[in-house]
Amino acid sequence: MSDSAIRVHNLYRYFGQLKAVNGISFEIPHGSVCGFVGANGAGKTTTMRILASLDYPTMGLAEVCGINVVHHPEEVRRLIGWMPDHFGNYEHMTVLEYLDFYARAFGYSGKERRTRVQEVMEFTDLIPLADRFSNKLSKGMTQRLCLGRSLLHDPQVLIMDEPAAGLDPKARVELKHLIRVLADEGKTIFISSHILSELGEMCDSLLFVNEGRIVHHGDSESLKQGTDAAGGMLYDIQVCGDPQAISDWCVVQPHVEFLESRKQGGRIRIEGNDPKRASDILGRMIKDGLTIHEFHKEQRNLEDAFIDMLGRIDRGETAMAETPAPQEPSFTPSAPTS
Ligand SMILES: Nc1ncnc2c1ncn2[C@@H]1O[C@H](COP(=O)(O)OP(=O)(O)OP(=O)(O)O)[C@@H](O)[C@H]1O
Repeated sequence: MSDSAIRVHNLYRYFGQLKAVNGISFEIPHGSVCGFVGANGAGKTTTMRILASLDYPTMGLAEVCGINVVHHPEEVRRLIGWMPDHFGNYEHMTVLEYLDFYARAFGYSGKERRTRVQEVMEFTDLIPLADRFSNKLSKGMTQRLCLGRSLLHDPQVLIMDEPAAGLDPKARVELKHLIRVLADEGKTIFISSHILSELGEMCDSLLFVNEGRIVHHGDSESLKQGTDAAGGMLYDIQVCGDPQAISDWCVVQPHVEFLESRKQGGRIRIEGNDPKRASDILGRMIKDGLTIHEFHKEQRNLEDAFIDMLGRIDRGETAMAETPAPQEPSFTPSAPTS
């Protein structure tokens, strides 16, 4: 078995002059959940469609479980479950008939087919909806049906494009739970979303893409712990007595800046990412007579981390991963339809 469930190397997809995917490389290990994050038009759907063998790259390599998606699309389709952001449906077909239809298309027959459809309906909680018309479901129910369809052939890898879009908070929690259960069963899940806080909770790693390039691949904790756009760490401080004392103290100190007053104290930025410096500053505050009863580092939320990262790229402080531009398209990019 290949080391990675998904491997993309120097992948490009141009639409005329538009560089929708502009030389990206990443790998996702088996059994992990990877969130794909980026602004509208960043190239997420295009990348996912290539991995789902629904589009051709202009150049570069895309593999699922070591199998090249361009050379062996049928094999890849057996391995992946694809959940697109827009989901076609049929009139006058119930939920049960819909899943049964797709189970037939996946090659199941007889008792095995009925069992498989039943298992998927149980997992996605669709049994109470078995006789409802599939085009008359709520958004949350529709997403569960789409997930059910993509699970029928028990794929190793799930590629989900914005599955949480338009869902209410309860439906999002349910979807998150289902994704976690699938990950615990050992499936690899590649999921795009605009709701970063939710991705952070359910993903083992996050892949940030901007203008067709990867700008970050790491776990959400390291992003939350990282420095802010000004290159500092934020601390919340609370004192006994007059909170003004903190801002007065900060004004005359190096490496520390008072940011805002809070009820019992304030928020400060300490330059750099050095815990020793923070403990020195705390020590000096106490020595100078401030009665601190709370001093803790604030985690950034993922939205802030992402915006900071884009700001750094705009200012040229962080380079996007550079890869050589393609000389010749290796495939004629005439996309098959999904
Ligand atoms: N078939 C196509 N023909 C021409 N341009 C396309 C085509 N598909 C996508 N694009 C363009 O490629 C760029 C990347 O689109 P893509 O759908 O991959 O972005 P995305 O990150 O998924 O965005 P969103 O979050 O809005 O879904 C966009 O500028 C889009 O307009």
